[in-house]
This record gives sequence, C-alpha cells and structure tokens, in this order.
Amino acid sequence: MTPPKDIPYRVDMARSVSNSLSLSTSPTSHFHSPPSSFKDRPQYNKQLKPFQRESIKVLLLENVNQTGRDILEQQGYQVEFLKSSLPEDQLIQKIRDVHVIGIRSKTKLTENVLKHARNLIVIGCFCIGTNQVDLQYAARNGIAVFNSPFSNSRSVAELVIAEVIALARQLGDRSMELHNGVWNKVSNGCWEIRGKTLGIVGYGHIGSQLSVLAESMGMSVIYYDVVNLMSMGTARQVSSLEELLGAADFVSLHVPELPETKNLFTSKQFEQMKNGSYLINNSRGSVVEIAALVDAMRTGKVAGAALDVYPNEPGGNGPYFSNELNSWTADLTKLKNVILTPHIGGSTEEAQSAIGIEVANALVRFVNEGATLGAVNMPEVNLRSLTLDEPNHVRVIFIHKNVPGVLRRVNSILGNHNVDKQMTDSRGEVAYLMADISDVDQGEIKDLYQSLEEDSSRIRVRVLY
Ligand SMILES: NC(=O)C1=CN([C@@H]2O[C@H](COP(=O)(O)OP(=O)(O)OC[C@H]3O[C@@H](n4cnc5c(N)ncnc54)[C@H](O)[C@@H]3O)[C@@H](O)[C@H]2O)C=CC1
Ligand SMILES: O=C(O)CCC(=O)C(=O)O
Repeated sequence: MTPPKDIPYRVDMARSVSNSLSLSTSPTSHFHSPPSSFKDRPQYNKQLKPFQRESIKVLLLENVNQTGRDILEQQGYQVEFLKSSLPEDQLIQKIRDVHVIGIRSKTKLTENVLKHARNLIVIGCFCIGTNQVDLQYAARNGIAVFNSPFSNSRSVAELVIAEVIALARQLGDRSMELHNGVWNKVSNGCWEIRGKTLGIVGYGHIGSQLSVLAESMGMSVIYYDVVNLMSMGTARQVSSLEELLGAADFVSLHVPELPETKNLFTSKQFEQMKNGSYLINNSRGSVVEIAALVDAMRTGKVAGAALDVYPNEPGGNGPYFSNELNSWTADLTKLKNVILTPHIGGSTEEAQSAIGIEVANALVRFVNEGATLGAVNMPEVNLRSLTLDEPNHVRVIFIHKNVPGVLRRVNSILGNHNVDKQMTDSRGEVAYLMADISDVDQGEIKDLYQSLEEDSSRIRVRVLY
C-alpha cells in the first residue's frame, strides 16, 4: 500500500500491519537513546519513545491557549492551530489523520465525526464540560478524553457575582441608554444585594465557590443538588428545587448538561420562583427553555436574567446571534434587564492559561506514557515511570473489551518475559491494562505486539519502549 503523501511511512505501516487506529503502536519504530548527559544520574525517568514525535499530528481548535500549544510543540508534535471550531464536514476531513485533537465547548465530536478519526488516540477538552463529546463511543474505540475539571471555576463564580449586582441595579439597561444619549436616573426596582437570598442549583466546583463569594458580600445562600454535600460557610442545602425557587431572590444554575438537566427550567419552574426574582444561567444552554423565560419576564414574574450559554452557539466570533441560530433571539434581545454574554464564563487569562497547561500535560502523558489519570471516559491507570537503567523494558498498553478471560490470555503472552509491574482497571464496557515487562529484545517487540493485536477482545494495543 502506498502511503498518502502527507502521512509518514511508519504511520501507514502501523495501520496496515496492525489494522490499529494508533500510530504509537508501531512496532517498527526506532529506539532513541537517552542523552548521554543523563546517564550519570543514579535514578532518572526514561522517556518512552515508541515513535518519532514529529509524526504525531495535533489539531487544536477554538483558540486553545498559547500555554497548551507551547507544551505540545515542545514535544516535537506537529501542531495545527485554528481560532474557531469547524462545521461537521470540514471537521471530518481534518480529523481523519490526526492523533490528538484539542477542543473547547463548541466542537461536537459525535459518533458520526469520530468514526472518521482512524488515527485518533486522545481528545483534550480545554474546558470543564465534556457534553460535546460522545464519551461512550470514544471509550469503545480506545480514545481517551481529558478535561480541566476546575481551572475556570473561579472565573465563572466571579462573573456570576458581577451579574447579580448588575441585574439588581439594572446596569445593562442604564449603560445601553447612555450609549444612546439617554440620561435615565432611576431607583425604582433597583436593590442592594446585601441580605438577599441566592439560590444555587448544582453545588459542585462552581456552585460552592460562588457560595463563598456571595456570603462574603452579605447574601444568604441556599442550594439544591442531587447529591448531599457539605455546605460552605453558613449556606444551607434545601431538599427540592421547588423549595429553593420559593425562597431565592436570585437563582444561579451550575449543573452539567445531562438528560436530567435538559429543560430543567420551563414555565413550571418560573411559576415557582418568587415574584420579581432573577435568573442567571452560566451552565449549558439546554438547561433553560428560553421561550418560557421570555414569557416569565414579560409578565414581570422574573425581573431580570443573565445568560452566558444558549442551545445553539456560533462556531466563531461574528454577527451570528440571530433568529437563524435560535428562533427566540429577537424576543429575548428586546426585553429589559437581560444581560447576554457570548459564553465567556471561563474566559479569563488566568483560567485559559491554567487550562492550557493542565490539559496539554495530560495529553502528553497519555501519548508518551499511556497514563489515563484524570480521563473522563476510561479507567484511570498509571504505573511509576520506567527508568533509564532498565534498557530492555517495554510498556504494554492493552485497551480491551471488559469480558471474562482476557487477563489470562494477555498474561500468557506477556509471560514469556518478566512482568515487573502491571495495573488493570475497567469502566463499563472498557478495560485498560498497563504492564511494564523486562528482558524484551528489540526484535521481539513486533511479535509481542502482533500477538496482542490478534486477541478477540482488543480495542487498541500500544507498545512503548
Ligand atoms: N459558562 C461557562 O463558560 C462555563 C460553564 N460551565 C458549565 O458549568 C457546569 C458546572 O460546572 P462545575 O461546577 O465545575 O461542575 P461540577 O460537576 O463540579 O458540579 C455540578 C453539580 O451539579 C449537580 N447536579 C447534577 N445534576 C443535577 C440536577 N439535576 N439538579 C441539581 N444538581 C445537579 C452535581 O451533583 C454537582 O454537584 C459544567 O458542567 C459546565 O457545563 C463550566 C465552566 C465554564
Ligand atoms: O471557555 C470555553 O470555551 C468553555 C467554557 C465551558 O463552558 C466549560 O469549561 O465547560
């Protein structure tokens, strides 16, 4: 088979020899000796180099922070960077040959897209949410997914505090009026937030951080969560959403996108809110039925709203926030005291820089060492690093279907060598085995790889050395 022009020969070999999706499985790769300056150290980690790093192709979408790009480029990987997300047809073209993809919240990695990703081994979500990725499909195909679980939590919580005050004082309207030359000095319907009650729905990383900030500004905090959680400060957990809605002056949503949170807020919930209360949604657009919110605001039941997220969001910056995108847009934008922001809850220099570092490092650990610590769709497996004084050691990674009898078969293959350490774990249908074995000659690696490839449970084999 002649390799396509832009794919290095060994990538194509990996595919044709093993029928594997993974470049790094290639048993034909060269061993790279460690730099001689390291050799005098008594104990040092061996950099596993089963492939030429410059063959690893990385596609970064949605303006991933420079910190992340630097880490990946320093590895020698080929990094392609785009500022926006891509429509599905272009994404399918691009994803065909990459081994690593980095996205934020806009890029939808559905089964339909992922089935074209024949070389992909890992996805980095440079954000908290992972609802944009088909996590099950990815796991079933040996593709690990990483995110940054709390690097932007503080940024979101601070934005909510700003929104609580801005809504209470109708700041958006006053500012817009003055931009249009209208002086409108009023106090009617404007409030201090001191002594008011904030109701937080979803008391996880963001909700609990917000709780602390709100209390420090003199608010009382109540929260509703499906899990029983420890309260921060003097906040109080309530037993139902209805109870929260009946007591809160401000309601702020911090739940993930799940089937159970879809349209969590419809006309019923708006009816249960206090008259003249406020709604803030920085979670996901699917959580609130916007047409119902528009109705609740027209009647005055809800006195103001701040929205950062929408059911449909544009892939990049530009004049796209229109009825074409979401049918209720014109109704919403005509309302008074509505603050609309373009999904910027986590968009601060601090958060983006920290996310870039955290996710890029997780990607490098996975590509180079096979470690899945922090993966959101796979068992978390890691072994201490191999060291440079272990020259004939090989790390075997065997991602397989979680069915009986696999370990017996795999260990009979590995058993021809000395298994120094091994860890295996499962998550749902998928299991992940990592083993460091010694006394392996370079010439035996290909056979080892081939034997594992032939096991009926195999999802993906990688041999790192
Ligand atoms: N606007 C933005 O830029 C950002 C938005 N987000 C969104 O915020 C969400 C929350 O983030 P974190 O606080 O980090 O998540 P988290 O996972 O730490 O907390 C979520 C909480 O919601 C609770 N929960 C789940 N289902 C619930 C339900 N039906 N009713 C009540 N509580 C429920 C969970 O038990 C958990 O305590 C993310 O999933 C993401 O979608 C996150 C970061 C930035
Ligand atoms: O900053 C982004 O692109 C997405 C933020 C977000 O929604 C998240 O972290 O889940």
